[in-house]
Amino acid sequence: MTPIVEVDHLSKRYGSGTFALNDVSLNINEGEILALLGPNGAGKTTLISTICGLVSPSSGTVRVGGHDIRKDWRAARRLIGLVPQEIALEPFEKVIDCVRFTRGLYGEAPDDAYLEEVLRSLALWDKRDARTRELSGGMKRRVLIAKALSHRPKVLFLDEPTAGVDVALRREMWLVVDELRKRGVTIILTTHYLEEAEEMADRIGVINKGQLMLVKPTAELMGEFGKKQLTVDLYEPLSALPADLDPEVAEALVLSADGLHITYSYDTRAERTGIARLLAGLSARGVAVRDVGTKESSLEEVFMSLLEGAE
Ligand SMILES: Nc1ncnc2c1ncn2[C@@H]1O[C@H](COP(=O)(O)OP(=O)(O)OP(=O)(O)O)[C@@H](O)[C@H]1O
Repeated sequence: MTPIVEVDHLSKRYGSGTFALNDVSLNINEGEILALLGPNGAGKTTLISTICGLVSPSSGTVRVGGHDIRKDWRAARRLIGLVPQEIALEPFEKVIDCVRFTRGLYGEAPDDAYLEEVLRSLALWDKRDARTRELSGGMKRRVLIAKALSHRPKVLFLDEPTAGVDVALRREMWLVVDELRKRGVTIILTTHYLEEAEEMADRIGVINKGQLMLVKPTAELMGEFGKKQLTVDLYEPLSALPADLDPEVAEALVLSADGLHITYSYDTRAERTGIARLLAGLSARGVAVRDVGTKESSLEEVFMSLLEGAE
């Protein structure tokens, strides 16, 4: 299958001299949801703006649906919908009118049946006659998505869809993306949050300082980094870990220098985490446990270890 988006050795150097993208290559398949994860200034917006034809590349090529975004920009752009970071809506315009207007801007013939389908899928149909200023923040964001979908694009770009929104709205946005996924829309979104990328994306790309450091299926990435730690505090210090513990568990154990704490790293997704085996094993060997606690490697830590590891 030919990828719907093909990014080949793309670099962007702004006039200011900033290298915002440095030799990025990436293919995105039809129907896929890809999250671009990276800290502030990593180059995420520049990457999607370049694919959308809003920023011209310094070198490299981008093809959307097989169309070069520079040589064949009209055909390429027709396939793209972009939801920008900032909410900019005409406050007195009705929801339905602003979606119709955007469709018209693309030179598409009116198709109210399709727009109804889009508004219904975004739970906005009941609000079609509301003026945009009467909507909540979450609804406004959904209107932006409806506008971006108004010309039936094949690829939708969401630039930080949950920047500055509360937890409830964030979850609402995840549901919206899930709904779009079911309709087969290819989605590329940017985010600062690994949790969000994990929730929504089939694949995660990590971008830092203009470089795409890795792109992996979400499950694979989370399997590598989504670990949790169990800390076992002891009454009496151990000089060494018991030698005959279950080997699978034993290899993930670390004894602290003072011999009073055992740390066990385990995968929360594993069918059997090994916690019961560890505690039973310690008890059977007469090791008295004072307290236990668990700690999830915070998403920020995971993210930092990803960046550090890649560097
Ligand atoms: N129009 C511009 N002119 C000059 N430099 C720019 C321009 N736009 C972005 N940059 C620079 O390019 C780099 C990448 O910025 P970009 O906005 O793509 O990052 P980002 O990953 O989207 O960041 P954020 O998460 O903060 O939105 C930054 O150093 C930024 O200052």
